[in-house]
Amino acid sequence: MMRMGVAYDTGDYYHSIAWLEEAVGLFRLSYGSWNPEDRSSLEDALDHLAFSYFMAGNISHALSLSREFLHYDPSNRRVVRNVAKYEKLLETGTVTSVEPLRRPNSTRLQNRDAYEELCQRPGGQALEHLPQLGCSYETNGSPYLLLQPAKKEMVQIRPYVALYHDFISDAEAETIKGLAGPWLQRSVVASGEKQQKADYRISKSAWLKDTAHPVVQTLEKRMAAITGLDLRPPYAEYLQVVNYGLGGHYEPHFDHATSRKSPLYRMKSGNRIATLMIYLSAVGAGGSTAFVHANLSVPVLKNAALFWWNLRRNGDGDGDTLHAGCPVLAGDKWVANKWIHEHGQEFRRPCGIDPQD
Ligand SMILES: O=C(O)CCC(=O)C(=O)O
Ligand SMILES: [Fe+2]
Repeated sequence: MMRMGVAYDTGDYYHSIAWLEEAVGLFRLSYGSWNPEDRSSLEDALDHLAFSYFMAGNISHALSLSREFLHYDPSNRRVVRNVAKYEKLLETGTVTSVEPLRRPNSTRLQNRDAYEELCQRPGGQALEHLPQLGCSYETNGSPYLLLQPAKKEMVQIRPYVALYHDFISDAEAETIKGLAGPWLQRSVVASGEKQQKADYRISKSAWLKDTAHPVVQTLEKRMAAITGLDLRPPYAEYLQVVNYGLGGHYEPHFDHATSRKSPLYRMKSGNRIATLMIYLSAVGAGGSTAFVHANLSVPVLKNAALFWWNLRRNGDGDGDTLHAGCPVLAGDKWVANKWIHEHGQEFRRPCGIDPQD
C-alpha cells in the first residue's frame, strides 16, 4: 500500500483510486476466508477509497463505498456523518458534473512515460530480454580472479553497462543483509547541499564499513579486482545496503552529482565515476533497474552485480546513465551499492584521446 499511501497523501487521487480499487477488490474476493486483520484492512481501504472518490467529485461512488463500510462498522460516527453529507449533496444536486481524473504531471518526472514503459515491460523479469552482446570470463590481470574468473555479460556499450553473474554467494548475501538489518533507516537523497527524504526514493538503507565483518572485507577485495579500480577510502564510499518493500522504488536519477554544491563532494575525492550494484535478493515481481535514456531494463538477478560508468572519461556526467529502481510489485528487494569516486582512478581509467569521450 506504500505507493497508494504516497499518492493519497499528496492528493494524487488518479493513482490512489486505482490502487485502492485493486485492494478493495482483492479483499472482497477473499471474503469469508478472513482473519480479523483482513477485515480492518478492508475497512481502511474502503474508507480511503470513499474519500478519494469524494475528492475526485464522484459522490455516488463515495456514498456506496461508505455504506459498504458501515456494513462492517455501523457505529463509526464519522462515516455515518459522511453518508448523510453525501446523500444531501446528491439530493440537492450540488454536484452536477464529474470531471475525468487526469494523471498528475510531475515536474520531477519528465520521463514518466519511458520509465513506466520500461518498468512494465513484459519479460522484464527474464534475462533473455537483455540485448545479449556477449559473455566472457575476466581475470583483469588480478591474481585474485585467476582461480575464479568473473562471469561478465556486456549489457550495453553506450552507456557502458555490464552484469557480473554469481558475483556473491547466497551465504554472503545473507550475511550482508543480516549485518545491515538493525541499521536500516529511511533512505535520503542529495537535495541542494543537504540530504533529505524524498517521495521519489522509497526504501530503507544502511552503510557498512569493511571493518563490520570479514565478509564485507572479502567483498571489497572482489569489487576492486573485478572493476580494476581503487576502492580504498576515500576513493569509494562505504557499502550501502538498500531494502525496498512492496511499492518501494527509486525514480529516475543520476548517481553522480550534477551540481558543484552536492554533499557528494564532501569526501573530497571528486564525483562518483562509477556504480557497482549487487542484487542481494530476488524479487517476486517488478523492481528492475531501468536505464531510461538507454531504453534498457535489467531484471533483478539474485547474486549478480551491475556495473556502469556515471562519468565520461573527460569527467563530465554521462546523461545517458539516467536510471531508476522500478517499483517492487511482489516480495521485497535488496541491493548493495558501491559508489566509486574519481580520485584514485586517474591511472586506472585515464582520459581518452578524444576530449569528448
Ligand atoms: O534499485 C535499483 O535497481 C537501482 C538503485 C539505484 O539506482 C540507487 O540506489 O542509486
Ligand atoms: Fe542509482
